[in-house]
Amino acid sequence: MVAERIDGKAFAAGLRGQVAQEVARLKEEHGLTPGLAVVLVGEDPASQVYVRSKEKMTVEVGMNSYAHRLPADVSQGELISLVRTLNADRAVNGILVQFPLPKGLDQQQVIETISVVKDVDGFHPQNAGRLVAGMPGLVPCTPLGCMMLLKDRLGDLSGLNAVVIGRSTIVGKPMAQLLTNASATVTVAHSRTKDLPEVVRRADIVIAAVGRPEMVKGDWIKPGATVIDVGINRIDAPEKGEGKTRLVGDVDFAGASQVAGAITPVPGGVGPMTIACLLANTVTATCKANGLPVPAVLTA
Ligand SMILES: Nc1nc(=O)c2c([nH]1)NC[C@@H]1CN(c3ccc(C(=O)N[C@@H](CCC(=O)O)C(=O)O)cc3)C=[N+]21
Repeated sequence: MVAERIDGKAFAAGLRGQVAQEVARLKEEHGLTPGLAVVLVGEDPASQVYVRSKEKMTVEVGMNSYAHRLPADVSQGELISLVRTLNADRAVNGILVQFPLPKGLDQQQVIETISVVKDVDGFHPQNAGRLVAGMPGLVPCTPLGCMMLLKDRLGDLSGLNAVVIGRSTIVGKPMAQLLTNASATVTVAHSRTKDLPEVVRRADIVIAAVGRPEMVKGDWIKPGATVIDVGINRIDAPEKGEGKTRLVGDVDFAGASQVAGAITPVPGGVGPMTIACLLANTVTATCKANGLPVPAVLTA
């Protein structure tokens, strides 16, 4: 059996199209233009690429993009003060501070300073708590994107066995929560899990979010399972020439493709969904801020 390749890039393009429609409708019917502020501290080259891509897509769907660049040696106080200014700015509906922050800056304090209703990353503890409590809130972009791909392929997830490998606050934990809320039977595995291959073999749904290149092997996968690879790891690729690199996920794609029913590639899988969901969350935040219903296509 050769797995179906889940085209996250195409799905994300479709979602951005729906976001663009909602943005146009907000403009026409309510005179609102959603605004997303993106804050980049320092000059990490990978972060610069991601942030530019976010800003470009923000404008493409018809929203306002507010770019803020701060030097790596900015003080915690200045960064917090920028976040407070954005919290108070009525044109700004969503705030994203790109992580990781340069050494010496306190990421957690930044997260807690962002207004809960503008927290389009869904990282604020109050949004995390809302997800657990089953209350409406902003859901972290990567798990939201994974959920959309799963529901598109599988429909109802109730009763399915899901394994989430990784327990981070930005992916693993919210992912497990979303799956639980969708009535899947969820196991959260991590670096201390005993006999991980056996645990993964029971899963109809595998979410790999550990950050270890190609760690999940083909013979761990239950035949026909749906595999969502969240990992984005840059590894050396001497076969492409000296000093060249390539992106791989946390799953051995070639091996898993022989067994799984469907699998997301890296690149072109979850990554593009993360950015599309950031835009979707910005529309969600705009609707909520104005007492308007949140369009169902933007949620999971
Ligand atoms: N506050 C904050 N929010 C984030 O959501 C956030 C962040 N900080 N810091 C960094 C990570 C990483 N991240 C990615 C988004 C899209 C791709 C993506 O589109 N990747 C492409 C390939 C990109 C390439 O070729 O390098 C793909 O997988 O197809 C990757 C990574 C968001 N992050």
